[in-house]
Amino acid sequence: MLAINHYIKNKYVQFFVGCFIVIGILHSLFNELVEKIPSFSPLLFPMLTIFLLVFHLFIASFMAMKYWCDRMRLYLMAFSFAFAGSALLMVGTLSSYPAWLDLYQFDVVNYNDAMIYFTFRHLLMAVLFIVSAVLFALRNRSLSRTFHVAVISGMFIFTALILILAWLYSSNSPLLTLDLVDNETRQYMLLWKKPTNITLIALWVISLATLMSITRVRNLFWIGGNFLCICYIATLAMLFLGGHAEDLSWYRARLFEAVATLLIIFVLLYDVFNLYRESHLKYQQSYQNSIRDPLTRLYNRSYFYDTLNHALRTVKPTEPVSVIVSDLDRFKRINDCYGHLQGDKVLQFVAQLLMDSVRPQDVAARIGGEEFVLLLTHTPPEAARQVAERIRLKLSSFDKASTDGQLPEPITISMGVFTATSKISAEECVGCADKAMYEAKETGRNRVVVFG
Ligand SMILES: Nc1nc2c(ncn2[C@@H]2O[C@H](COP(=O)(O)OP(=O)(O)OP(=O)(O)O)[C@@H](O)[C@H]2O)c(=O)[nH]1
Repeated sequence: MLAINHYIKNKYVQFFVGCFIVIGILHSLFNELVEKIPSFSPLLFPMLTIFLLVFHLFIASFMAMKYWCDRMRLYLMAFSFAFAGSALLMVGTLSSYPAWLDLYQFDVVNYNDAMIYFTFRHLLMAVLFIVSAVLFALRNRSLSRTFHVAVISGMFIFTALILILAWLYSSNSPLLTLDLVDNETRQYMLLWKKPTNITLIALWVISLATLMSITRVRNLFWIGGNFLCICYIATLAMLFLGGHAEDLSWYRARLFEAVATLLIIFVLLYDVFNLYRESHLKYQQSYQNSIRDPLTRLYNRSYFYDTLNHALRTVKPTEPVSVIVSDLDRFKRINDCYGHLQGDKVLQFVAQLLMDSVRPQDVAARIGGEEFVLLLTHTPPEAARQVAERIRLKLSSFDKASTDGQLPEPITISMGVFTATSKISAEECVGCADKAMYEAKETGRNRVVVFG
């Protein structure tokens, strides 16, 4: 328990030190930039807002899709609403900057409206971040469908309410008013400077504390979420200290938010990469399982016949295809004397020997109980006979001691070789090699017979 607490404490310390360093670097980079470019283009702020808007929409859709996959991780929907709501409120922010649309209205900016949308955006996101942390704590409980629907509906209503309120308070509606910035002097009003700003900072601190205590910065995803909280706290603190609505702090705020958002996007892309890798791996595994024999891991009968059929399509005298059918001699005796498990070990040993004795482009398969087959492309009869002979001799050279008991006694194999040089069916091809193998059995076993 103590060790776990120590580990978590260490993680928290590492996280805060990391954030401090990253924010410090961004801060100095921004200062460098300000020195080089003393006044920013009036288009820059709305452009950065558009970037953020698109990023937030992307995150919102991704989280919703991820939730939709298994409909288990309800906390993803809280993030989805937070980012979707944020993106929509940024549309409001953009409408306060007609400069980016209208070539002749560079100076027309409704700072108060921009501030209203900004305030409601932070309110919405901080609250939904807290909700997501709480839902994350419930992730292992079996929550009913009704609960999911109720929570999602609740979050939808909350998001819609914030959007409507922001719109009503903005200059778009005469119904409600909220004075946060004086549009003439561009000075923050007392309401923003003190209660609103402090409330938002406090909300983000609660959000960060909840997120950290519940998720314990366990992975990159939550590191991204917590880092975003810290960026927002730093942003609001800077705005608290800054004086003018068009102060450089706003550009710094956008930079912080853009970096934190990019981190979350990177986490999501990494997630997709991992998912792709895992599913590819699983596909590979299940594909291999479908073409291989479970006991020996050699190819199975159907894969062998498919490959042979394919190889026989292009067979000609200059490109012959050889098939070697092999059958262990008196294998029944091994099973009877040493048991089936030992018999299986013998089969695995022989399979490995066959696999090691052919080229990578050849196919070694198990097509029956103790019957194996090799498919050798571009191999004339003599070369195939030599391969079979080499395997036969190698197998007969092993005994119990040299195989660490995998062979309980020396074992031999009978092999039949057939080489196709013109069009022939796969069944006929194996039939001919089989006949040669039976001839080897009948003439004393432990030998190689070439068909014909
Ligand atoms: N341990 C084990 N034995 C198997 C497996 N599949 C088939 N067998 C056994 O393999 C033996 C095959 O025996 P037979 O076909 O009669 O031939 P044999 O004893 O090898 O004799 P010859 O082929 O005439 O030399 C049978 O006893 C089967 O039970 C398996 O997956 N594992």
